[in-house]
Amino acid sequence: MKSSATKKDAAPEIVSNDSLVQSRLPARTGTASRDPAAAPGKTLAELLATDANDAPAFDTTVISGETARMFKTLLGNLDGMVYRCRDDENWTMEFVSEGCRRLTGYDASDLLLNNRLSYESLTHPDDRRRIREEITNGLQLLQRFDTEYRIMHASGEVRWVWERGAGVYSEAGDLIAIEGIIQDITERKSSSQALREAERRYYSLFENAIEGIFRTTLDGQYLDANPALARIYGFESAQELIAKLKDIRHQLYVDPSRRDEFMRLIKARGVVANFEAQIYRKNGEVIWISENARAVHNPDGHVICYEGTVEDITERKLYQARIEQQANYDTLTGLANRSLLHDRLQQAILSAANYGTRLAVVFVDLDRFKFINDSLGHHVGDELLRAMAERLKQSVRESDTVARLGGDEFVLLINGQRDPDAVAVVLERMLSDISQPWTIPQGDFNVTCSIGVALYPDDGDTAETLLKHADTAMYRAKEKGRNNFQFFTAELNALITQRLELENKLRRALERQQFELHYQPRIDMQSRKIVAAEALIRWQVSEHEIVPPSRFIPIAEEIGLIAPIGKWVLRTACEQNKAWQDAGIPPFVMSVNVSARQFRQENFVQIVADVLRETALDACYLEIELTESAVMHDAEQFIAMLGELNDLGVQIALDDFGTGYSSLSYLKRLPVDRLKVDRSFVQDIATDADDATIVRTIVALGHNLGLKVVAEGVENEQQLEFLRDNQCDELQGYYFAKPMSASDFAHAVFGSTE
Ligand SMILES: Nc1nc2c(ncn2[C@@H]2O[C@H](COP(=O)(O)O[C@H]3[C@@H](O)[C@H](n4cnc5c(=O)[nH]c(N)nc54)O[C@@H]3COP(=O)(O)O)[C@@H](O)[C@H]2O)c(=O)[nH]1
Repeated sequence: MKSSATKKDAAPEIVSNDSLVQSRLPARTGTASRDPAAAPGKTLAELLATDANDAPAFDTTVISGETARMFKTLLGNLDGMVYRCRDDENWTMEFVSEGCRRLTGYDASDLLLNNRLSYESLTHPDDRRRIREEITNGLQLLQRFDTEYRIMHASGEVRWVWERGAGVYSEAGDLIAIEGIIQDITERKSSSQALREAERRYYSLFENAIEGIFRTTLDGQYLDANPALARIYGFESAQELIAKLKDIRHQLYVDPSRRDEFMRLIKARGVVANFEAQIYRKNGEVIWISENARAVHNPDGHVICYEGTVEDITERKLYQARIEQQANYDTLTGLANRSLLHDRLQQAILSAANYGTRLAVVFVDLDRFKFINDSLGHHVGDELLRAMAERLKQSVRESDTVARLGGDEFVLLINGQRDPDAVAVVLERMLSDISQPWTIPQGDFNVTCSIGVALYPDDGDTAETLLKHADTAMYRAKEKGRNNFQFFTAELNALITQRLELENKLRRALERQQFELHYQPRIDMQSRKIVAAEALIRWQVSEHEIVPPSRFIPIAEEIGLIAPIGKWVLRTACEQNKAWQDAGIPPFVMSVNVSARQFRQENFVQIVADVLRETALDACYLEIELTESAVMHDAEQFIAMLGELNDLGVQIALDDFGTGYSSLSYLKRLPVDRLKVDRSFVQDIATDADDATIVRTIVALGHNLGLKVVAEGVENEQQLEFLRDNQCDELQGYYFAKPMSASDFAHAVFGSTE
C-alpha cells in the first residue's frame, strides 16, 4: 500500500559506516520540516554521511566536519531512533540511527532496505492500518505527523512508541521520503494507563458508593456530589442537588448552629469526624446524618475546598432512641423509670450542692389503687396510672423530674427550692390535682394520694437516703389518714432506726427461740364452757423487752418472715392442743391467727395438712382466723383455698368482722364457720347505740348465713348481758381471761399445771 502523495524514486545505493547507516539519496532534495541547521537540498542523512573524524562525504561548503560530528553525537545520544524511509508498503528504511537497537531489539542493518525485516512487519498488526492512514493524511496535507502505536520488539514484547515525522519533497514537489523520530513510550503509556485505571476506579467508587460524597467550596457551594448524596438529601440527581442546594446552613441544617459548629471544627482542625446533625431532605422530611470531612490544600498549603462523606444514620438514631427509651422510661406512662430517676437524682444533688439550693425528693403513692385495680380490672388500673402520671407532670415544672418506680409509686424531684414552704405549695397543688374526679365509662372516681418528702441537704445527702426518707414520710402520710403530705422529720428518723433494729432482731428471733404462744379462752354463751382457745404470739426480745404482735407481725410480713414464724405458731398451737388432749383435758378448738400474706403462700393448705398429720391433731380441733379485710381483698382466690381447708376438716373464722367492708355476695359463698365481731364494736356496746345496732346486725347476719358469732374484747358484765340478750354464740375477752402462757392457761382453766 502506498500513499497517493508519494512519487516513487529508484532504490538508492546503500552506504554504511560505524555509527550511521544510510542510503545515498538524490543530491538536491527539500523537506517539509524546517531545520535551520540543514542546508537547502540536503537531507539530514546526507549531512551525517560521514563521521566527524572522517573526510566529509558531501560538500564541505554546506556542512563542516565538526557539524557532522556534532549531529552524529546528538543522534547517538538521542532517546529513540531517527529514520528516513520510503512511503511504500514496508516503510522501507533508508536510514536508521543507532537508537534502532534499543527501540526495536534489531540492528539497524536488519531494517535497512528490509534486509531482514521491514518496519511494517514490526508494527503491531492492530495498529498498522491506523498508522498508515495518519501518516498518509499528514503527507497529503504537507504537515508533520505525530502518532502513537505499538511495535513488536525483538524480545517478543509489545512496546508503545511515539513517532513524529514529515515528508521530504523534491523541488518539483514530489514526495521523496519520510524522515522522523520514533521513541519508546511504553513506560509513560503504562503509567498513564494505570492513572486512567485508577481514575476509572475512583469514579466508579464515587458513583456507586452507598455513602454520600461531596466537595464544596470554602463558602459552601457544592462542586461535586455523588448520586448517593443526592439520594440521601432527596434530590433526583447530583446535578439537581448542586444546582438547588445553595445555602447549606439554612436549606440543609435543621439547627443552623450545627453548620456553624461544623465550620468551626473544620477550620480549627482541618478534619471533622462523625459529626452528627439533623437535616431537611428536599421534601422537608427530617433525617439524621453523620459527616466526615477534611479541608483540601493546594501545594502552597492553602485550603482550596472541603471534601467528605455523608451517611444517613436515621435508622440507627431511631434504634438508639428506642433502646434509650426502653432503658430509661416507663413503658406504661412514659415517665422516667427507676434507672433514669437515679441518674437525675445524682445530678440534682450535685446541682443543689453547687447552687446552695434545696432539692425535694417527693414520694407519691396512690391511695387504694389496688382496690380499683382489682375491682375494675388491670386495664382500668393502667388507665388510672397514665392519667395520674399526666396530672403529676402538670403539677410541676418541665425542669423537674417525674418518675414511676412501679405499681402506683411515683417519685418527683423538685429542683431549685430554697424554702420548704415553697415545696409545700407545690404539694398542696399536687394533692388537689390528683383528687380531681377521674371520669371513665364505669363512673367518676376520686383518687387521692399520700405524699412523703425528704429534702436535700436537710434529710440526707445521698440518693439512697433521700429516697428512703421520702418513702418513710409517705408511710407516715398513709398512717395519718391518706390524702396528705408529710415531711421527713427527726422523729420519723428515730422511728426508722428503731424499726431497722427491730427488723434485725426479728430475723434472729426464731433461732433464738424468743417466741412463745399465749392462749386466751373462748366461752360458749349457753354452757359457759371453754369451747376454744386463741393462740397469740409473744416475742420476748430480752428479759425486759416484750414486743407485741401488732408491732412485729406487719414487719415480719414485709420482710418475708411471716411464713416461718406463722408455721412455727401453727405447729406449736397444734402440738399444745394435742398435748392437752393427751393429758385428758376435754378437747376444744385451737384458733390460730393467719395473716393475709402467710395465707397467700403457695403451699399454705399443704402446710396445714402436714402440721396436722405431724402433730396428730384432728383437723376439727383447728380453726384458722383470717381478718375480714384480708379475705375480702382477694375474695375469689380465698374462696377456693378456704374450700380446701374446709375439705381438710379445719374450721374458719372471720376475724375483726365489721371493719372490712364485706361484700354480702362473697360472704354467702365463703366456707366460714364463725364471724368474730371486732372488739371496737363490743367496747361501747352498752352506751353507743350505733355500735349496739352493728353488733345486733352482725349477729343476725351470721345466724342467717348459718354461722356462729363470737364477740371479742368482752370486758364487763354489761357487754356480756347485751350479747346474751342478742343471742351472740361465743365470748372472748378479759372479762373471762387474758391471754396466758400454756402452763398458766392449763392451771387457771383446768386446774392443771400442764
Ligand atoms: N398473724 C398473726 N397475728 C397474730 C398472732 N398473734 C397475735 N396476732 C395478732 O396481733 C394483734 C394483737 O394481738 P394481741 O396483742 O395478742 O392482742 C390480742 C388480745 O390480747 C386482745 N384482747 C383479747 N381480749 C381483749 C379484751 O378484752 N380487751 C382488749 N383491750 N384486748 C383484748 O385482742 C387481740 C386478739 O385479737 P384478735 O386476733 O382480733 O382476736 C391481733 O390482731 C392478733 O390477731 C399470730 O400468731 N399470728
